[in-house]
Amino acid sequence: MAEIIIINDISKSYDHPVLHNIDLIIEAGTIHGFIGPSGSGKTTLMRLIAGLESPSSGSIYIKDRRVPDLSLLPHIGYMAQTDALYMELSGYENLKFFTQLFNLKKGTAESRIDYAADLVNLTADLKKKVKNYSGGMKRRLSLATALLHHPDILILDEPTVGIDPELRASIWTEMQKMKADGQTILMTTHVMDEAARCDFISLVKDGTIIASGTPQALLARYHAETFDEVFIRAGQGGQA
Ligand SMILES: Nc1ncnc2c1ncn2[C@@H]1O[C@H](COP(=O)(O)OP(=O)(O)OP(=O)(O)O)[C@@H](O)[C@H]1O
Repeated sequence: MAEIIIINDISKSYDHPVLHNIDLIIEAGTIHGFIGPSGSGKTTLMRLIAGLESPSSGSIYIKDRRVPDLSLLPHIGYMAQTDALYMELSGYENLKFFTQLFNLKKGTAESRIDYAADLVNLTADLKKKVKNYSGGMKRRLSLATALLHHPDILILDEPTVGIDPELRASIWTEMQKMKADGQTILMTTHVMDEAARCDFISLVKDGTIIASGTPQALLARYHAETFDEVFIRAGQGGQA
């Protein structure tokens, strides 16, 4: 497998240190989950990888280009935790706006809007103004905007929060298809159940990656049956 994202010794401080010496390699065509408690630094790491923030030290390379690099933008889809949507516009108009931002041709744009809206089960609500959407609908629309332009890399910050189990299952099915299609997916989650579905997971605690590997390898390494147990044992510095 080819390495698509290389993170070299990244640290980030705001008024206090948030990330410490993160090293990570992400292979193309995989789903990589970042799991950790609130405030552990997952969003900050996603924003650094997406090129929305600069590290205080260290470097990130995507497709052999150092982040941030404008030429990477068409290759990255980012779904923020806080929805970045136009409330006065309809769902359709929001999606249309993003297709224009990504310079999609008219025919392609319409078929991608159909695809993305269907995937997140919003087809029937596209004419409504986003200000009248529920929280879960806004999350779903945000997810749709991130994947409209078929990016090589999808960075999803808590994509399944506020989404019901049935739709969550269909989003996972679609993410598996995207992966089979060669797309690389990075996602943060608090939900330990989702960890098992990722190809690789990184456990984030206090701004460091305390353990990383396939779900099976981590369960075996920490003699654990659940990812909660893995997290607790890894956090205590426990080893097999
Ligand atoms: N722009 C910022 N300015 C100052 N501090 C920040 C900023 N962004 C994040 N932080 C701080 O960095 C730390 C990590 O926050 P971050 O949002 O990355 O955590 P998280 O793991 O994504 O949490 P959650 O799961 O709740 O989203 C927190 O202490 C937060 O207050």
